[in-house]
Amino acid sequence: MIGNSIIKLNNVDIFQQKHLVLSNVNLHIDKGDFVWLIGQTGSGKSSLLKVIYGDLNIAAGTGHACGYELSKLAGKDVPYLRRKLGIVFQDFQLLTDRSVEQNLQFVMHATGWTEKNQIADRILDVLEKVGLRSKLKKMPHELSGGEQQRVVIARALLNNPEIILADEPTGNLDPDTSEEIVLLLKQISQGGTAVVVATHDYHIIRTFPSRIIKCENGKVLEDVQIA
Ligand SMILES: Nc1ncnc2c1ncn2[C@@H]1O[C@H](COP(=O)(O)OP(=O)(O)OP(=O)(O)O)[C@@H](O)[C@H]1O
Repeated sequence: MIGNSIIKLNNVDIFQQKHLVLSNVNLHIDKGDFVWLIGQTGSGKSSLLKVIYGDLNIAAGTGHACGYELSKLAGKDVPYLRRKLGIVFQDFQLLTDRSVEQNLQFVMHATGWTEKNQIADRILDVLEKVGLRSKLKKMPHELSGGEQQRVVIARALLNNPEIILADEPTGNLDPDTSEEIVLLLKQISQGGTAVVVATHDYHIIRTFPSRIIKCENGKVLEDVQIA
């Protein structure tokens, strides 16, 4: 982290193969910010998130994410960058053949935790944060969609990230459950972890007004208003 700055992009160009998806991107996200990310399908939201989590290199410009210089990011740095980021994406779902506890243990072992008591304590800690301490031994199919999404958020919190990136985290949930999940993400941001939520759901944005950034016509617009 540089001061309170978690993400800073200066005049960044983002390509997918030879296609310039977003040009001259300027973006800053600070500690504890809650930011909505909107834009039509194909406008570049996922590409922007990929740059932040080190899955796509920047072609021009400069920037940093969680203390890593993105223009100099090497393959070996990516796992360390990822530990500072919590990712809540549709395609990072729970392992269906393992309990809640085993799902969380799996990530902890993969990210270097070895001490049994510390692992057990941290798991209870993150489950407490998402209100699911009693579901430790449950299998994913024994949980509702909203509860599964809470476990995914708990998993994202394990390594105490500086920022959570959530791509359509309410896409499969009913309106009430969606509001609960956004409320939880808001609480997390109030605790100091920045949160970015990509969504097409303008209703939920209106319910929880916050800063909005938008991908449109190859640009990232900061501080957008919606009707
Ligand atoms: N791996 C890839 N190779 C080539 N082009 C890609 C790749 N991934 C995305 N693109 C292209 O880059 C552009 C931006 O895609 P991106 O997935 O970032 O949009 P998005 O705003 O996240 O869309 P959605 O809302 O559908 O998730 C699109 O034109 C897409 O076709």
